[in-house]
Amino acid sequence: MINWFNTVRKQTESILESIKSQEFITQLMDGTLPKDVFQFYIEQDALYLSEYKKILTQVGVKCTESSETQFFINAASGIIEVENALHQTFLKNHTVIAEPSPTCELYTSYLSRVVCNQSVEEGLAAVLPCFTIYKEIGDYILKNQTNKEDNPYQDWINTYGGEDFATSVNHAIDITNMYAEDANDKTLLRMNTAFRKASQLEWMFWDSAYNKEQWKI
Ligand SMILES: Cc1ncc(CO)c(N)n1
Repeated sequence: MINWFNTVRKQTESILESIKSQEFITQLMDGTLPKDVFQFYIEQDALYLSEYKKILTQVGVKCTESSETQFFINAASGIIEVENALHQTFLKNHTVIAEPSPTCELYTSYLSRVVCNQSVEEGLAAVLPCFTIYKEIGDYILKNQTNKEDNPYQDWINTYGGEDFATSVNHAIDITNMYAEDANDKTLLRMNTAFRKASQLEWMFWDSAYNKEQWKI
């Protein structure tokens, strides 16, 4: 039995390591991330998540087993709850009127294109890093931070480092591994590419937030 995720996770290890050393993450962890940068991130993430939940629903529709469809629909509903909770904390009454940044647009458009136009296997591989990278980064921060009592971003950290999120991440991995088991070599290569690209886009999303990326014109 192959474990597709373990293999692709090893192949993309260097991207995960680069994310851990991004300034956004090191400053989020020690609580020194400038408020305006975090605000920019949360606004862009709200825009990202409102597209991502539609994308998850669509990947669920493409799955064969109704339990798989149900999982993705539940994950999409979970996002709505997380969004509301985090945004109540960090956005207060401030409504998001921001336009998606170039990277936010690129990431959501990429995912949407793969899920709509390519195979279910590729779609599953493309949406997976959103689960697995946030889980690994959440756990990494929880494990290494020394300021849990007074980090202004602790609610964010706890959301992604917690057990509830872990259960959902493991389920997404299991479903994708199951599809990979029946996939031919060509499909597996396409799955690897989609996973890698979405991982690169995760790196870019944090980088674009740290630099408060604007449209060039
Ligand atoms: C960009 C991005 N990727 C993944 C997650 C986790 O759901 C998130 N909130 N934002």
